[in-house]
Amino acid sequence: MIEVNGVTKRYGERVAVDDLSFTVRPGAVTGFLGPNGAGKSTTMRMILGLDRPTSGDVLVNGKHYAEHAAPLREVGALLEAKAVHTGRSAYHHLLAMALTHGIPRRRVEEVIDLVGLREVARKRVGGFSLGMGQRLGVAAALLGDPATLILDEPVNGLDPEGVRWIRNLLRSLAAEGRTVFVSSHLMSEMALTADHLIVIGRGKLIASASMSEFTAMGKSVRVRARGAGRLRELLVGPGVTVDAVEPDVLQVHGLESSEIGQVACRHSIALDELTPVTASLEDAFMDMTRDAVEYREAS
Ligand SMILES: Nc1ncnc2c1ncn2[C@@H]1O[C@H](COP(=O)(O)OP(=O)(O)OP(=O)(O)O)[C@@H](O)[C@H]1O
Repeated sequence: MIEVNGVTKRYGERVAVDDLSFTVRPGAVTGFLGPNGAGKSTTMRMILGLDRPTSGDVLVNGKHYAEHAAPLREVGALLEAKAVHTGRSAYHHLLAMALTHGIPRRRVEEVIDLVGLREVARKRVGGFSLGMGQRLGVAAALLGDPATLILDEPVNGLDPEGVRWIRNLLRSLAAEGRTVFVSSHLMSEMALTADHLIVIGRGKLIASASMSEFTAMGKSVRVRARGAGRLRELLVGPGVTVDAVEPDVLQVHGLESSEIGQVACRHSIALDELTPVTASLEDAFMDMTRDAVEYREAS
């Protein structure tokens, strides 16, 4: 469990994270989404105690990261993919980590098999491809058999086979009851991996919702009617928004097409069109973060 409570992080004048609060629960993959510069990496660094909040508080499994007696056994992390420039083999890299954290040698063997690096385990890490480097990073994150995993953009630069591998791994780790928190700026990837999504923009929380709630958010009904103005007044209510998108055309969020049809019928408003529309998650994400995008192409 990760609890972020009212966290703000300033770098000089720049507010990277702005009064952010959310909870990441065990037994699920939680996607952490936002456009470039939204504050995802900064938030993850604060969870891991690598950066200190200007104000607010971050707890992992009920404590600050640094208060855990054996943090590697509580939280495993894969931060931004960087080539590990080392003359050591993958095996010795992991063994050195294990020995300094009181983790038994056999766990090194286990994680090497788990991430599929057995064949190259004795090769120098310096010669690893990006994909092999990512697998090694995941092996290091899993070394302490942690209850919580934090991964910053784990699929960056991976080929389709690597992407699928990470996806299946994250899902199986969550199914074991672990807390899995993974950042991405790609909604399409998260749609296939995550159960819950936290979306931020310019350091602020935009949404925290289950994948099915997100899918529902993208649903609307397009209605064409000559009495559109009157119909609009009849439809608007709690949880229902109605936008006039063209003369005589409404976009209704929060009602099924059958409900709209019944209202129109009761008030003798003839409908020329009644079409359920499902926006892709990608569209829903773009809509939500439109105002939070730092750099946009001039259109
Ligand atoms: N050490 C730092 N000093 C000054 N500004 C920083 C520092 N680290 C991050 N920032 C700024 O804080 C904001 C948030 O950055 P962060 O890297 O956390 O975003 P992000 O969501 O991870 O972005 P990306 O998807 O591009 O990795 C950015 O505007 C960034 O320029």
